[in-house]
Amino acid sequence: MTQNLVTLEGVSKAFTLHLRDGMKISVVDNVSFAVKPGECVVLGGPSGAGKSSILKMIYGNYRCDHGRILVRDGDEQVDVANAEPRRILALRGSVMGYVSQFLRVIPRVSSLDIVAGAATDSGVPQPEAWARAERLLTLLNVPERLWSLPPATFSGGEQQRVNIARGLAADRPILLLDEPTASLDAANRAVVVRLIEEKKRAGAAIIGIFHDDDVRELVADRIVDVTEFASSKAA
Ligand SMILES: Nc1ncnc2c1ncn2[C@@H]1O[C@H](COP(=O)(O)OP(=O)(O)OP(=O)(O)O)[C@@H](O)[C@H]1O
Repeated sequence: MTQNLVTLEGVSKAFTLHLRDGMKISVVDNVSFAVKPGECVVLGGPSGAGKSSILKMIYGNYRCDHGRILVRDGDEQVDVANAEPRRILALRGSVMGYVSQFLRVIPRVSSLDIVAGAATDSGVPQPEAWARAERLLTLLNVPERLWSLPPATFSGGEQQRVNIARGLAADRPILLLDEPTASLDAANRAVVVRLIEEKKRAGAAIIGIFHDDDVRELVADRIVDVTEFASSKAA
């Protein structure tokens, strides 16, 4: 039987608003689903349903109040909900990647170095990392004249494409994609679909949020409707 790479069991999350006398806003309750290698699960549901919050809990950015978030690291299953920060950082280094629609980078590093560096950081050897970075930037239509420049002055779409190249350059078995195609044109959305399919064929487990129906239909093996886990908004 194929082992799940990510398993959520009874995950619940509420935010405490300290500026509102500690008022609690419950976002999701009892979230349970699992993702196998080579599978892409898309989180669906309206704005505010809690899709991004679920991705952030899996990545360990948001604390989970109840339940377990099991992430496979080789033979071990790590419960992100209860893991030490150091263990979560180690998972991010080798097991889990997160791609959002926003590029946050160290200033003055060239776009090519940002993308190749993401590959070397995850253990891809140097010549292969640079070849990968060049391939991804070419596929994503980032003009070669920009590769030696830091992306700070790039257009929004160019920055987003450098960000996707960086997020896909490594070989992590789990990928969390938070609207990576937002505001991309149709041609570049099609490239991202192709790259996601490549990752699936390579055995990655992908959990994504996509607002474009066409992208969602093409990449999703399963859609998990987050409204199923809605709880009354005031906890
Ligand atoms: N850090 C936070 N502090 C307080 N409330 C938050 C925080 N992050 C998210 N929320 C609230 O949790 C709810 C779910 O937000 P989330 O971003 O997960 O939704 P979403 O389904 O991803 O929405 P969208 O499709 O608009 O991105 C929203 O009501 C939001 O206001």
